[in-house]
Amino acid sequence: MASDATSAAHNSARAPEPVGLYPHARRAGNLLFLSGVGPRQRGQQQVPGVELSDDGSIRSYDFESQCHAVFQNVRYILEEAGARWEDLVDVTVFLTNMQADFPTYNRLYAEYFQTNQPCRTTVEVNCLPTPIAIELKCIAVVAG
Ligand SMILES: N/C(=C\C=C\C(=O)O)C(=O)O
Repeated sequence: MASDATSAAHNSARAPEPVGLYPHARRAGNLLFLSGVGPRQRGQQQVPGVELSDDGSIRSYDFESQCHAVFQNVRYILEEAGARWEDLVDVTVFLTNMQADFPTYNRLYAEYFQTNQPCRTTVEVNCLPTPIAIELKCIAVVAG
Protein backbone atom coordinates (compact mmCIF):
# COMPACT_ATOMS: atom_id res chain seq x y z
CA MET A 1 0.00 0.00 0.00
CA ALA A 2 1.30 3.47 -0.87
CA SER A 3 -0.08 6.36 1.19
CA ASP A 4 0.10 10.09 1.18
CA ALA A 5 -1.67 12.60 3.38
CA THR A 6 -5.01 12.17 1.70
CA SER A 7 -5.21 8.78 0.04
CA ALA A 8 -3.87 5.24 0.06
CA ALA A 9 -3.24 2.95 -2.89
CA HIS A 10 -4.24 -0.72 -2.75
CA ASN A 11 -3.02 -3.55 -4.92
CA SER A 12 -4.66 -6.96 -5.00
CA ALA A 13 -2.66 -10.19 -5.01
CA ARG A 14 -5.48 -11.93 -6.90
CA ALA A 15 -6.63 -9.43 -9.53
CA PRO A 16 -4.75 -9.25 -12.86
CA GLU A 17 -1.55 -7.25 -12.86
CA PRO A 18 -2.11 -3.61 -13.87
CA VAL A 19 -0.97 -2.91 -17.42
CA GLY A 20 0.49 0.47 -16.50
CA LEU A 21 1.54 2.62 -13.59
CA TYR A 22 -1.65 2.68 -11.53
CA PRO A 23 -2.93 0.87 -8.45
CA HIS A 24 -5.91 -1.46 -8.48
CA ALA A 25 -7.65 0.92 -6.11
CA ARG A 26 -7.13 4.09 -4.16
CA ARG A 27 -8.97 5.00 -0.98
CA ALA A 28 -9.74 8.64 -0.24
CA GLY A 29 -11.67 9.08 2.97
CA ASN A 30 -14.54 6.62 2.92
CA LEU A 31 -14.49 6.35 -0.85
CA LEU A 32 -12.66 3.55 -2.63
CA PHE A 33 -11.96 4.23 -6.31
CA LEU A 34 -11.11 1.21 -8.46
CA SER A 35 -9.05 1.51 -11.62
CA GLY A 36 -10.63 0.06 -14.72
CA VAL A 37 -10.31 -3.72 -14.65
CA GLY A 38 -11.15 -6.41 -17.14
CA PRO A 39 -11.47 -10.19 -17.16
CA ARG A 40 -7.79 -11.11 -17.44
CA GLN A 41 -6.51 -13.73 -15.00
CA ARG A 42 -3.58 -12.92 -12.77
CA GLY A 43 -0.30 -14.36 -14.03
CA GLN A 44 -1.71 -15.22 -17.45
CA GLN A 45 -1.47 -13.41 -20.73
CA GLN A 46 -4.64 -14.97 -22.10
CA VAL A 47 -8.12 -13.64 -21.55
CA PRO A 48 -10.68 -16.36 -20.70
CA GLY A 49 -12.47 -17.51 -23.85
CA VAL A 50 -10.50 -15.37 -26.32
CA GLU A 51 -9.13 -16.94 -29.51
CA LEU A 52 -6.57 -14.81 -31.31
CA SER A 53 -5.67 -14.91 -35.00
CA ASP A 54 -2.02 -15.10 -36.08
CA ASP A 55 -1.93 -11.32 -36.46
CA GLY A 56 -3.09 -10.87 -32.87
CA SER A 57 -6.62 -9.78 -33.75
CA ILE A 58 -9.52 -11.39 -31.91
CA ARG A 59 -11.05 -14.33 -33.83
CA SER A 60 -13.69 -15.08 -31.23
CA TYR A 61 -14.45 -14.52 -27.58
CA ASP A 62 -16.71 -15.96 -24.93
CA PHE A 63 -18.42 -12.90 -23.56
CA GLU A 64 -20.21 -14.70 -20.75
CA SER A 65 -16.90 -15.99 -19.36
CA GLN A 66 -15.50 -12.49 -19.56
CA CYS A 67 -18.43 -11.12 -17.54
CA HIS A 68 -18.01 -13.68 -14.77
CA ALA A 69 -14.24 -13.07 -14.70
CA VAL A 70 -14.46 -9.30 -14.53
CA PHE A 71 -17.00 -9.39 -11.71
CA GLN A 72 -14.69 -11.77 -9.84
CA ASN A 73 -11.74 -9.42 -10.36
CA VAL A 74 -13.73 -6.49 -8.99
CA ARG A 75 -14.63 -8.59 -5.96
CA TYR A 76 -10.97 -9.49 -5.36
CA ILE A 77 -9.93 -5.85 -5.43
CA LEU A 78 -12.74 -4.74 -3.14
CA GLU A 79 -12.09 -7.47 -0.59
CA GLU A 80 -8.36 -6.93 -0.45
CA ALA A 81 -8.91 -3.20 0.04
CA GLY A 82 -11.29 -3.87 2.95
CA ALA A 83 -14.57 -3.40 1.10
CA ARG A 84 -17.40 -5.67 0.04
CA TRP A 85 -19.39 -6.17 -3.14
CA GLU A 86 -22.36 -4.57 -1.34
CA ASP A 87 -20.33 -1.38 -0.81
CA LEU A 88 -20.31 -0.54 -4.53
CA VAL A 89 -22.18 2.70 -5.22
CA ASP A 90 -21.20 3.49 -8.81
CA VAL A 91 -20.20 1.29 -11.74
CA THR A 92 -19.13 2.40 -15.21
CA VAL A 93 -19.04 -0.38 -17.77
CA PHE A 94 -17.19 -0.27 -21.07
CA LEU A 95 -18.23 -2.74 -23.77
CA THR A 96 -16.55 -3.14 -27.15
CA ASN A 97 -19.70 -4.46 -28.85
CA MET A 98 -22.85 -3.04 -27.30
CA GLN A 99 -25.20 -4.49 -29.87
CA ALA A 100 -23.96 -8.07 -29.57
CA ASP A 101 -23.09 -8.17 -25.88
CA PHE A 102 -25.51 -5.89 -24.03
CA PRO A 103 -28.25 -8.51 -23.49
CA THR A 104 -25.83 -11.04 -21.97
CA TYR A 105 -24.09 -8.40 -19.88
CA ASN A 106 -27.40 -6.97 -18.65
CA ARG A 107 -28.70 -10.40 -17.65
CA LEU A 108 -25.53 -11.39 -15.77
CA TYR A 109 -25.22 -7.95 -14.18
CA ALA A 110 -28.70 -8.37 -12.70
CA GLU A 111 -27.67 -11.73 -11.21
CA TYR A 112 -24.62 -10.20 -9.52
CA PHE A 113 -26.45 -7.14 -8.24
CA GLN A 114 -29.56 -8.71 -6.76
CA THR A 115 -29.04 -7.28 -3.28
CA ASN A 116 -27.37 -3.94 -4.00
CA GLN A 117 -27.92 -1.68 -6.96
CA PRO A 118 -25.14 0.85 -7.52
CA CYS A 119 -25.63 3.61 -10.06
CA ARG A 120 -24.58 2.29 -13.45
CA THR A 121 -23.41 3.74 -16.73
CA THR A 122 -22.71 1.55 -19.76
CA VAL A 123 -20.88 2.84 -22.82
CA GLU A 124 -19.42 1.31 -25.96
CA VAL A 125 -15.79 1.97 -26.78
CA ASN A 126 -13.88 1.14 -29.92
CA CYS A 127 -11.34 -1.03 -28.12
CA LEU A 128 -9.82 -1.68 -24.71
CA PRO A 129 -6.10 -1.81 -23.94
CA THR A 130 -5.96 -5.59 -23.52
CA PRO A 131 -7.93 -7.86 -25.91
CA ILE A 132 -11.02 -7.78 -23.74
CA ALA A 133 -14.68 -7.07 -24.45
CA ILE A 134 -15.66 -5.59 -21.06
CA GLU A 135 -14.02 -3.39 -18.45
CA LEU A 136 -15.49 -2.03 -15.21
CA LYS A 137 -14.67 1.16 -13.34
CA CYS A 138 -16.13 1.19 -9.84
CA ILE A 139 -16.53 3.33 -6.73
CA ALA A 140 -17.36 1.92 -3.30
CA VAL A 141 -18.13 3.50 0.05
CA VAL A 142 -16.16 1.83 2.83
CA ALA A 143 -17.38 1.82 6.39
CA GLY A 144 -15.09 3.15 9.11
N1 LIG B 1 -7.11 0.26 -16.37
C1 LIG B 1 -6.42 0.05 -17.50
C2 LIG B 1 -6.39 -1.16 -18.13
C3 LIG B 1 -6.94 -2.38 -17.64
C4 LIG B 1 -6.86 -3.50 -18.39
C5 LIG B 1 -7.24 -4.81 -17.90
O1 LIG B 1 -7.57 -4.97 -16.72
O2 LIG B 1 -7.21 -5.76 -18.69
C6 LIG B 1 -5.70 1.19 -18.07
O3 LIG B 1 -4.91 1.04 -19.00
O4 LIG B 1 -5.92 2.31 -17.60
